Amino acid sequence: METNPRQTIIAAASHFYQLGWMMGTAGNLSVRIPDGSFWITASGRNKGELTSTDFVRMKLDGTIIEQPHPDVRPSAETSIHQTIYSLFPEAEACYHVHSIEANLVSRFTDSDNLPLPPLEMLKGLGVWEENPQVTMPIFVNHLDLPRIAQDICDRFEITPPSVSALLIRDHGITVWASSPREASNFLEIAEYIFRYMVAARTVGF
Ligand SMILES: CSC[C@@H](O)[C@@H](O)C(=O)COP(=O)(O)O
Ligand SMILES: [Zn+2]
Repeated sequence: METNPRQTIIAAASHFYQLGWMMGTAGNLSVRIPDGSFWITASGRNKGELTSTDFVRMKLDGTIIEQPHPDVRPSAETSIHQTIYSLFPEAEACYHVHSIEANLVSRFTDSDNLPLPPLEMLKGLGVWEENPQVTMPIFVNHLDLPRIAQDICDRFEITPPSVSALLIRDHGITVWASSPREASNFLEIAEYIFRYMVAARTVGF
C-alpha cells in the first residue's frame, strides 16, 4: 500500500481521460493508505490535467486531514467512496468514471440488476464459472449524493454484489479493488463488457 498514491491516481485519471471516460471534470478516484485514511480527487477539477494539489486526504468518517487550501473541496461524490471503504475493508482503491457505454447499458434494463453476458472477460472481474449468470447492481441517480450512498449501503449489507462494481443509471460506473492496479483492470474489463453489450445490440444479438 502506498502512503502517497497521488501520482498513481494522476496517471490513472490521465489514462481514463484519454479513453474518454473522464471528460472535463467527470469522475473521481480515491486510494486508501495504511493509516486507514484515503486520498480523493478534489471536486470540479479537469481529470486530464490533475496535479498533486488537486487532492484531499480524509478519514473514513469524512473528516478532512490534509488539503492544499481550504477552498479545495473533496469530490462531491465522496460519500460513495466512504461507503465502499466502510463496506469492503479489503478495498484499497475506488474509481468512478463516466463512459458513454456505461450510460447506454444502464438503460438496457428497468430492473436494478444488469445481466452481464457470459464472456471470458468476466474472469477478470473474479467470476470463475462456466456459463456465468452474473449481474451488476444498478442504483438510481439521485441528485442528493448521500442518498445514493445510503442506497448502496442498505442494499449491499443485505445482498453483496457478485462483482466489485456498481452502476448509477445515466451516470457511470464505480469499481473497488485491493490495489489501484486492480481497480484499473476492473474498470477496463467492465468497460469492455459494456462495449460488447452495445455492439451486440447494434448487430441484433
Ligand atoms: C461532469 S461532472 C459530474 C459530477 O456531478 C460528478 O458526477 C462527477 O463524477 C465529478 O464530480 P467531482 O465533484 O468533480 O468529483
Ligand atoms: Zn460522477
